[in-house]
Amino acid sequence: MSRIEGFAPAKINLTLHVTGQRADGYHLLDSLVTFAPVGDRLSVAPADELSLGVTGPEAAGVPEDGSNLVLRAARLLAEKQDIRRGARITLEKCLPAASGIGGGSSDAAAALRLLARLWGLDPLPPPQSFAPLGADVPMCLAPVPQRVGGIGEELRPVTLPPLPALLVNPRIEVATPAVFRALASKTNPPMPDSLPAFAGAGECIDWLAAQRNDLQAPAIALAPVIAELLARLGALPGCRLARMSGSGATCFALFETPVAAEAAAERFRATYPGWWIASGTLGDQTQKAQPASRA
Ligand SMILES: C[C@@](CO)(OP(=O)(O)O)[C@H](O)COP(=O)(O)OP(=O)(O)OC[C@H]1O[C@@H](n2ccc(N)nc2=O)[C@H](O)[C@@H]1O
Ligand SMILES: Nc1ncnc2c1ncn2[C@@H]1O[C@H](COP(=O)(O)OP(=O)(O)O)[C@@H](O)[C@H]1O
Repeated sequence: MSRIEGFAPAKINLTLHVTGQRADGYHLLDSLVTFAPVGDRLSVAPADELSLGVTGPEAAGVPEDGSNLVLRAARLLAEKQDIRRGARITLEKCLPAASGIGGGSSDAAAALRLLARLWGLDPLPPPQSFAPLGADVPMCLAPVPQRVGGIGEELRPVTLPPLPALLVNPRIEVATPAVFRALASKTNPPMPDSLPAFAGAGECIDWLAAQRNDLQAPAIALAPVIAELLARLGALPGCRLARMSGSGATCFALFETPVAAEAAAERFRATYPGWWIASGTLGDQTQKAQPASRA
């Protein structure tokens, strides 16, 4: 086997209810998560040692050493499965780092899918066993719409209609621990027990609009530009909901059609050339994330 390529889609928290806090400080979440068709690209090739090279338009500032989540994931997998081989890993960063769309966690998950193929490990250990890499890693292992509980380890797949979206990062970094610390109430209501069966994007967006991202207000307190961005997204023609993902600062706008989402992206690109802007339909990215062998 020469080289295997894979894709690490952006994770989007459509909702993020913070429902409590554990004794160790971690927060309990009730979050509806989905994935975007935009993301990072990885490849793995056989080698005696583990190594990582980082390239791509968003590579600046992303660690290339052992602190990169890709290498941490590879080491943890090798240790768990008693693997004595290495891998030459490349990571092409297209997602902005530290921006609430789980780039590092999705990279780690993609590396695990690729290394499982390279090292002949099928199946992978359960998602929860990769929680030591970060609360977001288990939910990224299968890039499907899911309702996430606990601190990120309770995963329940859900059915959502495809959701056309615009994603925008205004090029400011907000640190996840600081946002959680700035959250005034740690005990907030969860989402309703069960999700309705949505007839289409419009119905789903109406329901989402009645839910929350509890980290949005504390993130805005730390970085007021997020409120401005949300107001501008909300004013776009056809925008049905504008909300922040994760601990920010990336925000998403939802539309009923891909044409409306793409038109909004073009308008934003012309107005904010320095910002990170992407559009696409949110949903199951399993097929796109499937590892593929290359000669
Ligand atoms: C907020 C979320 C929502 O999906 O996404 P991002 O904004 O990172 O994308 C995640 O819970 C982030 O997951 P991740 O970034 O992997 O978190 P970790 O590395 O485990 O933790 C970083 C820090 O966030 C806080 N943290 C994280 C998760 C959680 N359930 N409670 C917390 O309090 C803790 O302060 C922790 O020290
Ligand atoms: N593969 C990676 N890609 C991006 N950041 C990484 C990676 N590995 C480690 N990091 C570190 O993890 C931090 C969080 O990055 P990321 O997962 O993109 O953010 P978020 O948790 O907000 O979605 C960054 O500040 C970066 O230093």
